[in-house]
Amino acid sequence: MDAFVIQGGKRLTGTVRIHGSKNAALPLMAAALLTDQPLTLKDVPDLSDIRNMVKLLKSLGCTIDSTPDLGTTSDGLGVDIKLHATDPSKSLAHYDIVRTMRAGICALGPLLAKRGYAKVSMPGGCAIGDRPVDLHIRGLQQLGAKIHLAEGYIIAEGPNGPGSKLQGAHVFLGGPNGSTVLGTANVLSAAALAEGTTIIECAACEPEIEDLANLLNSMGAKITGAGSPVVTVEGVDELTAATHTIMPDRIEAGTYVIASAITNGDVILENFPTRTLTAALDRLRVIGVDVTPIPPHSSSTQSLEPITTPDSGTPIATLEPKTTTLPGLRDTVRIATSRRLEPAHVVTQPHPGFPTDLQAQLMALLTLADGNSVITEKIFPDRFLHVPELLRMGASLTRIGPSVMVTGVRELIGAPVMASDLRASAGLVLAGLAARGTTTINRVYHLDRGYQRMELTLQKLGADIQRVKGASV
Ligand SMILES: CC(=O)N[C@H]1[C@@H](OP(=O)(O)OP(=O)(O)OC[C@H]2O[C@@H](n3ccc(=O)[nH]c3=O)[C@H](O)[C@@H]2O)O[C@H](CO)[C@@H](O)[C@@H]1O
Ligand SMILES: C=C(OP(=O)(O)O)C(=O)O
Repeated sequence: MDAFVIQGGKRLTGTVRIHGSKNAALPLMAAALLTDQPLTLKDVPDLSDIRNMVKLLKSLGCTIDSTPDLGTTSDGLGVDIKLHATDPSKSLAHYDIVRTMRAGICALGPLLAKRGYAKVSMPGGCAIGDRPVDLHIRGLQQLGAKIHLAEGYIIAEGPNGPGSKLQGAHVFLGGPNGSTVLGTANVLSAAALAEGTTIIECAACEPEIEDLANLLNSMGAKITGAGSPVVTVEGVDELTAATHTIMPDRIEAGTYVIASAITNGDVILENFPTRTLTAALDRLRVIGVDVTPIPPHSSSTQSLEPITTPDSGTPIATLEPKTTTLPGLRDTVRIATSRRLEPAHVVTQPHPGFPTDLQAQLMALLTLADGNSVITEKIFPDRFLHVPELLRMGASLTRIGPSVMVTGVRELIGAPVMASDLRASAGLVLAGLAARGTTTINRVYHLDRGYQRMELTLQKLGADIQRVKGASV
């Protein structure tokens, strides 16, 4: 297993392009099962989860070509993948593949809708607390599917036996913690080929759902309202070929904003999905981190001098020139950070609230704020495996149920730590970038699930970070 070794204390500067989104790409790839025509996805990130989804789709009868080959990219650009479901006889999504990632369950809706039968292993994914699939199952049952569980598999067939068509219906996807993102993806994909109209209430509003609906519509589906809690789907008889560019990864984008902020850096991010990050950018602004759009006509490498206070010459947060460019999905932005980080109260919530997938990274930043912060996790109340590791680095954290009180410290100190899940690992990398001395992060395979060659990106920005191959250090 690889490890990262970081010598902290380097200020990050330079430009990085945000990759295509992992959490959008995975369900969009599974949509290839909905048609017997080819689907081309552009700017897919080159990640281990994507390689596992390729394996899964091949085992389900798809031929897959990628340019360049998956596993051969460095950082910056993704791959274009052509997926073609040519053998509809295979409907078993095996435990060996699905256990490696949560999004393996995205095969369920498309297989059931197109082939009328699916046997899909209960999924794996990050160990971030309970992750039931009851809402996926109830949602598909409301479309008439007959579903039972056996030996760790979800076995589903159409209302009138294997091969029969799902029926449009009123589907409610609300659970104890709000809606479900991948459950919405499953029901939406299945409803696209159902007979009649489906109305999904309490649908997840995450931007990745909008990206999926956009793809399905370009394949011939009739979906309106995606991105809101009520989505209407008029079923169609078939879906056809399409080409689609994956939206930028809002979580990777937020992580690199915090990487710049925690090192008091000066970083420009391209392909930045501003409008998907409103809540995160709001909290960051409170903390003292401004994300300023660079107008399209200016060069991304131009020098924007910070305004200085007249008396001391000390840089303050605001940068000139101000722009009126409307924030969009593929902006270029510059990160400016005050020297003093303010504390903040943060509650993770379904979109458009603050994303749980940025909670660990924000906690790393708040360990260095000037005062007490409180972070409350409302999606996965046990998603705090980074807390004991940050404590090893000198952070001051007190967990009380689903909340953590973060008392800012003057500095973090490098230490050997253990990555336990994807975003916890990202939080530890950020802490290591700011810490005094050496931080060794073991088990970075978690990071490779969600960040394309993170160490190369950070090296390019001036970080001292090395991947040590083969064994934990
Ligand atoms: C591959 C992918 O896109 N993963 C994301 C997706 O995961 P995923 O789609 O698995 O997460 P969900 O949106 O389903 O989970 C949200 C909440 O609903 C609960 N729940 C979920 C399903 C269900 O059947 N029953 C139920 O009670 C979960 O325990 C959790 O408390 O959304 C999460 C929440 O934004 C993110 O952290 C993950 O990064
Ligand atoms: C939790 C995540 O992924 P998954 O749902 O695949 O475990 C994540 O992307 O932060």
